[in-house]
Amino acid sequence: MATKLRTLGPKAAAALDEELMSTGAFSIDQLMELAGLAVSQAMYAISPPSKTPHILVACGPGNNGGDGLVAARHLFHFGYKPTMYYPKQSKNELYQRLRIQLEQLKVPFTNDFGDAVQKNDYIIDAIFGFSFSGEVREPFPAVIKALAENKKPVLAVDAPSSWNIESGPPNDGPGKGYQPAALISLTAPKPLVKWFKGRHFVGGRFVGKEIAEKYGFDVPSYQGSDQIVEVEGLAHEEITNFEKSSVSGRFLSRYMSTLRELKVFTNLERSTVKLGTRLMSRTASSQINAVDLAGSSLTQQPNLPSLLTLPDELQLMIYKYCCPTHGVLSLWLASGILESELYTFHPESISRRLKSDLRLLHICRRIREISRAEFWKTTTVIFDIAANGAIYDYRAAVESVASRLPGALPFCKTLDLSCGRFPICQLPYQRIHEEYTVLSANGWAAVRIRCGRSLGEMQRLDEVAPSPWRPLRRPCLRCGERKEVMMRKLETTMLVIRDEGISPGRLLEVVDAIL
Ligand SMILES: NC(=O)C1=CN([C@@H]2O[C@H](COP(=O)(O)OP(=O)(O)OC[C@H]3O[C@@H](n4cnc5c(N)ncnc54)[C@H](O)[C@@H]3O)[C@@H](O)[C@H]2O)[C@@H](O)CC1
Ligand SMILES: [K+]
Repeated sequence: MATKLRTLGPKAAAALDEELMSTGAFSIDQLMELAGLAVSQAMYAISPPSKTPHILVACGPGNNGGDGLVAARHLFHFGYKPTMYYPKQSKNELYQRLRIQLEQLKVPFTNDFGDAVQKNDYIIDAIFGFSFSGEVREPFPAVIKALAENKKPVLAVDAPSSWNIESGPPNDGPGKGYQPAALISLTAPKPLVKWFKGRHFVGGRFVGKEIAEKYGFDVPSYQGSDQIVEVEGLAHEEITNFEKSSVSGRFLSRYMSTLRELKVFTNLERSTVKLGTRLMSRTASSQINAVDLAGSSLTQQPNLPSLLTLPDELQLMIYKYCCPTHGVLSLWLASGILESELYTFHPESISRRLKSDLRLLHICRRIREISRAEFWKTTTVIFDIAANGAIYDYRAAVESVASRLPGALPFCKTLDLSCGRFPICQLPYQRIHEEYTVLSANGWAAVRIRCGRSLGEMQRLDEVAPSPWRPLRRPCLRCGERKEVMMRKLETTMLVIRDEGISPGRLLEVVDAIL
């Protein structure tokens, strides 16, 4: 679904619930059953039990928690093994019955949230919904903090718990930085979805158009017998449109003539970021934590790299473009080539085990259109550029690292390095192909050097140990003074799926087929 759905504020949402239960003649049990069923269907759509059997369902004291209790029962019958965390149990008879239903199915309840996070594959956040307000009170701060900081993917019910329903993610407190992989909005999205970056579903296939009109929200078009529909994230048709429009001559001439490239670019960038986020939420259980999508032109001109990592990894959330000029941008639009890489990237973790999924590799190879899917060894040179605001030409440092790497492809003579949207140093690329990709983030710059041969399956690096930080003294391009910049090196294994001509839509299909 490409259209943006209207949202429903907390007061309107509460009033709607009231109306459904009075004029609408629904009982709370019914509404909760429908909500919980929708949550369980969203979970299934994201990751079936064959992939992520163990689901931790965290339930809060209110109806949001009730949705979690219902969802767990459905998940059990779908073949998952749910575990419940329900620290503040309500005396209300409805919740008691929902709990007894789970106990009769021998669904375990735990008090140790941290331990349960470790033991489960996916977490459902049914702690607070649209009635949450103010600061998070006990016993939930530690739980919210664990949700924000843990490495397991989370599906949030109606709202990421601790987010303000109107104004989104908190600036501080335990929920700071909390960005779940997926969200299911019940009945209608709440205003906070504006800040949400993951896969987004809506559930609530029981409200008529009339009531939706009265409350000013949209009923999305549900398919088949589904209780849920995926919205806003890049749905397939949207990607296909994006792909079509980015290659069509008519599109090009239209935008060329009106010089609206920058706006178009922003849209493409947003789409790419959404695609990346979605890819990550689908690959979460295979421990691939980064996606790098790069469009390059037919003539190997500078491209549009976009690297995303899961928010728990250094908060590296990057979308960078190194082609701010009209000409280069148009070239990219004309080409429609997309390189895509899924890989593991753990810059800060020492000796962390990486399990790049071999199965992923094998399946990729079986898919005819993918001509190359292989492991590559990469070395990333990371600069801490936040420290003194200096602007450097990093080439020499990167070249010296590259010259000592066995099998590194001939290092090209020029590189582009930028921090976020701000160019640090910009030099023309000679070739974009193979040798390196430049990545950047707030306060960090990373130059990735890919080695010249792909690794055999058994040679993949399972341990990642970044070198210690080392100071470099380099003249600042801005003031000419020699200033210190910290540098370190990191070797990783990268799973590269690459094919000239693979479109974002096709890529998603491939990922679907794999997972
Ligand atoms: N329209 C729908 O589709 C339906 C939605 N339902 C669910 O009901 C939710 C709303 O339920 P409720 O109104 O019961 O409220 P919530 O479940 O959103 O949360 C309220 C509970 O959290 C506590 N709380 C609020 N702020 C807190 C804070 N800062 N620290 C600690 N505790 C806090 C409150 O004391 C209360 O117990 C929705 O978000 C949705 O998940 C369904 O169950 C019913 C139908
Ligand atoms: K929630």
